[in-house]
Amino acid sequence: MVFHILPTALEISMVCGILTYQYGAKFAAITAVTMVGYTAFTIWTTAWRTKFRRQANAADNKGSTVAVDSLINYEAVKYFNNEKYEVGRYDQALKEYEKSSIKVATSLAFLNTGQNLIFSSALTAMMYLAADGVASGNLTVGDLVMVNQLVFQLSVPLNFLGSVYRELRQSLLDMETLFNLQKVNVAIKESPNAKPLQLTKGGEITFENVTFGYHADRPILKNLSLTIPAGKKIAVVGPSGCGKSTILRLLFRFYDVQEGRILIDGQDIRNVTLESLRKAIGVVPQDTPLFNDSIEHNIRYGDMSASHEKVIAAAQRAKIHDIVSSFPDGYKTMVGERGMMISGGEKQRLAVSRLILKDPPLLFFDEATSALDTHTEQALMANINSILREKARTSVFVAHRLRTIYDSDKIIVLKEGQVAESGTHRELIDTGGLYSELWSAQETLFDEDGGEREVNIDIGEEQEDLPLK
Ligand SMILES: Nc1ncnc2c1ncn2[C@@H]1O[C@H](COP(=O)(O)OP(=O)(O)OP(=O)(O)O)[C@@H](O)[C@H]1O
Repeated sequence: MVFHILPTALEISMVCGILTYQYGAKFAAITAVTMVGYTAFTIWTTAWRTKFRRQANAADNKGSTVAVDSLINYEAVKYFNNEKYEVGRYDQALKEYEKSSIKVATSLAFLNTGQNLIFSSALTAMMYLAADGVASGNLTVGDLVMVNQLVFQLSVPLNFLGSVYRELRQSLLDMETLFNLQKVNVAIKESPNAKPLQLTKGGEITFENVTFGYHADRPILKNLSLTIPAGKKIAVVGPSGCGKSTILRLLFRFYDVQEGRILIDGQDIRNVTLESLRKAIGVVPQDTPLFNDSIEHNIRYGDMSASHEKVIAAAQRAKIHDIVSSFPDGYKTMVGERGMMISGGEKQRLAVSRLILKDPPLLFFDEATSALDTHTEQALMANINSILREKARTSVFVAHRLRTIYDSDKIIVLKEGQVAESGTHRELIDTGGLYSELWSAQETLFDEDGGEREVNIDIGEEQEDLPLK
């Protein structure tokens, strides 16, 4: 770019110099006025056009967002017969884009017309002066041709500089969103002295007087203190929205606590490297994020270096191998965008397979089996339990269905961002508190729905009777 601009600028100065030196003050004055007028008009009009380009970019982004949003949520659109509404929304966004695009095009035409007008006026004035000079005998016909050529010689580089300036401004504007992204403050920063996490005690997690809220005026966790012992199976239960998943997000350092601290084996998680922290924690989230790729790829995502055999072994432990094998394309089956081509239960089991493949020391299951039928859930839980016992992993289960966690070493009941009670299933039932109420409510429901009261839950090698109140 610089190699083009420099010779162009040189060319303009030379032409102006020749016109001034060769043909006197009047030609010099017209040249100066043309240069100043052309530059000022180009800068002013380009600045004025900026808002139209910005509007067009915003309208284009809105159109894409509306289109992607309604396509991703196509099921909701169909369930509620809202095709017309979505078409209207998209149409509105396109209309706005059309309106601003027309403004961009017309303002560009205005810029080009103005530039041509300035240039043509200069050409006319100079030709008039040259013709006058020829008529009065001061200039020759050769001079007239020379002036004509010199003025044209001025137009090409002027046009070039004008378009370079315009394109530059436009490109910077198009990249504005990108630049704005860079200005966004990243809340989670690794401390300069961060050290890799050392699991010296096997992964004991401690929340010490933790206060946290997504918004300052709405605290979710209030002075929360709890300990998750190493190598134990812990359950966190409580009413919806009380902050169970928030505990995981804080542990994973998606957010930092506002007060208090979180320790893993005595190390404040703000003082350990993010990579080592996130490597140590495995999560099966509430909504399984899947890539629009094959089942095998999605399972392998837990460990990109895993062999095909390891992927199959993980799928077998997550109780999904038989189903996948029955698919016509087996492990090569594409799951579709966000996994829309497989069932909710299959998605959850894929997430569990991933976790088994990652094999982290700390495991977090956030409603990991909520979409499964009771039998598959029991079989999967038995496998998960046997892995936990075999490897003495620290595990945290968030669950609403208490039957899936009643056998935990410790159950923590959260209410309004604080620990309402904690203990084993038996201790909590004996206390007769919130857990006991939740348990009774679910048992009553189960009785009414299924009429079944005693269920054997296979938690590994031995079968345990579900303790009832
Ligand atoms: N990113 C966020 N920004 C703002 N508020 C949020 C965000 N994520 C969650 N919340 C709010 O924080 C509260 C706790 O959310 P959290 O997901 O921890 O609840 P939960 O106990 O896991 O609920 P559930 O059992 O329904 O999954 C909820 O009221 C929720 O609306």
